[in-house]
Amino acid sequence: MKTFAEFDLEPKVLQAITELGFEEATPIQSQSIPIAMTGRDLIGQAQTGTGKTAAFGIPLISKISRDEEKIAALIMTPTRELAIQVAEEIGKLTRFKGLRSLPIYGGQDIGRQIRGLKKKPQIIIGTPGRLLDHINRKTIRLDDVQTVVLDEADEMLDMGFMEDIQSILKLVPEERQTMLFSATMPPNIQRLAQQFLKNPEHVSVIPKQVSAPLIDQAYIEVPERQKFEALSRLIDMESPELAIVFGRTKRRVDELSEALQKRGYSADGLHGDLSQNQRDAVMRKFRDGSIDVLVATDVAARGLDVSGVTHVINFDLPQDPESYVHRIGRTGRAGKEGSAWSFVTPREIDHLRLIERVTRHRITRKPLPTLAEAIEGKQRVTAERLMDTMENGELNEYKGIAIQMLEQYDSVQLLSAAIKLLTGEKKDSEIQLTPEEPIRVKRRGGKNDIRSGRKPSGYSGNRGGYGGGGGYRGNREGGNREGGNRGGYNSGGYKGNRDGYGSREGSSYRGGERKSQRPADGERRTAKQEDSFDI
Ligand SMILES: Nc1ncnc2c1ncn2[C@@H]1O[C@H](COP(=O)(O)OP(=O)(O)OP(=O)(O)O)[C@@H](O)[C@H]1O
Ligand SMILES: [Mg+2]
Repeated sequence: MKTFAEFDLEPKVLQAITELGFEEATPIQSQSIPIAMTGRDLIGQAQTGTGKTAAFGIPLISKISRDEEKIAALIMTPTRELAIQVAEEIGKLTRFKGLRSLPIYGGQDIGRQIRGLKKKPQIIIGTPGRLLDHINRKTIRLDDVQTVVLDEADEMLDMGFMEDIQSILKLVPEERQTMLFSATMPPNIQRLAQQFLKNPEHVSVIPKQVSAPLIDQAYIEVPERQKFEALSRLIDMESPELAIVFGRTKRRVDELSEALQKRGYSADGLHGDLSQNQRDAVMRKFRDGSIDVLVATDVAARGLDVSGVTHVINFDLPQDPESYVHRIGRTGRAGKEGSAWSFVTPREIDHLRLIERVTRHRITRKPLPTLAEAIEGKQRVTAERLMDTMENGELNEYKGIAIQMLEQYDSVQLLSAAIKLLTGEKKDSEIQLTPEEPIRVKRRGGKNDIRSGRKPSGYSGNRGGYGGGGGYRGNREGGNREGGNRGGYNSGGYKGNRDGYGSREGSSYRGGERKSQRPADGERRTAKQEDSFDI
């Protein structure tokens, strides 16, 4: 492990790193920072929660002078929440150096952004759609940009931002440094890298398994209609500090967060149809702990870093294995432990096996929590609250009545009654969720084909795939996007049609449609997608 002092950083940057509490550099930081400081292009891959933001942030800010009045660095992220979060981290890193950075994302008042731009920020962190709006309005000029970072580049491509990214990159001077970072590196990224990076150095810190080792992974087999009961029992049993529950669709998220609230949990929902103000408010509440369950679509799957997230629950399995890795990576961050639970309907077991194969990690089967376990969990939390109050509370005012009652009643009876009262009766309101169709693996070819995919052409070695051993070498884009198989792990084995998974929409994703509609920034694109898998 290296300390940051070994990187030849200027004192003001070092001071900011110390202030953030970073003592040692994480492996991706140790490897990337020295290379990035030389100005070379870089492709960085490391597990979720291992400090990729600072891995590109530190070299990026080191290159910029405080007196610079033009935009010198551009960071692109797939979602608005991520733009805000990365901007905050960059803000902390530049605290003492005094650089100016600004997040630019859809949904926020453009006038406000224009006012921010007038202050001549040197670093812009934005989502592609809104960035392009500013470029077209000439409120952002990229003529002096020296560093470009694509964070979660694969997700940006999946969201259909390829053309926007291309348009933006064409406006940045060729003489620049380009860095691309992600936890997963599906092959479509290689195409983008070939097009826009110059002789990039690959830095990958990927152990045998793709997901972070500090995450305990389990699944519960449960029929669709029992999922909600399973969720409330699981939350009771585990009593998470903070939990993120992922649902497949926006409707699902709305229904789930409402149902959880009805049952007395402090939960709220996050998805792409909410106004930006609503999204910001929900994230704020989750970050400060005034809600402890965040129900979200995949809009929250990538990059989000909220400390104290102890549990990720996949109420619905994600469409693809990469998404699984990113979702569960919202816990087990920065050296902390976390648990990930997935609900799997009997018809989705094959899909779970696919996730296991691709991530090279066995997911342990656990039984549905029993009512007794749920009750026990709630009682444990109540007991902990009682002890906390005992240790920290000003209790003198209560002692008189306590002594009186103890003289009259048995102490065990009395305390039991207090615990019962504090635990609270569960409000057993009838909950009806609209059922979701199971996700199914569509197979073509032999059953082991996932391991025998062909190498993406023009790319040597298996660096871009998962892990080092060539297990997953699917061509995610399927090489056949126009034909409609957008998400095919096109290595012969698994040809999932991401948009449709068969019955829902068929293979309806066509290039033409995509071109005709520019998306709302930070959202998924086509009208068809809006109906179902839009996040
Ligand atoms: N060297 C370090 N020491 C301690 N904590 C660190 C260090 N570097 C980063 N962190 C903290 O670790 C957390 C995760 O970092 P970050 O969000 O950059 O991870 P990531 O690798 O980008 O994850 P993801 O793949 O989910 O985007 C952050 O809270 C960050 O402040
Ligand atoms: Mg990140």
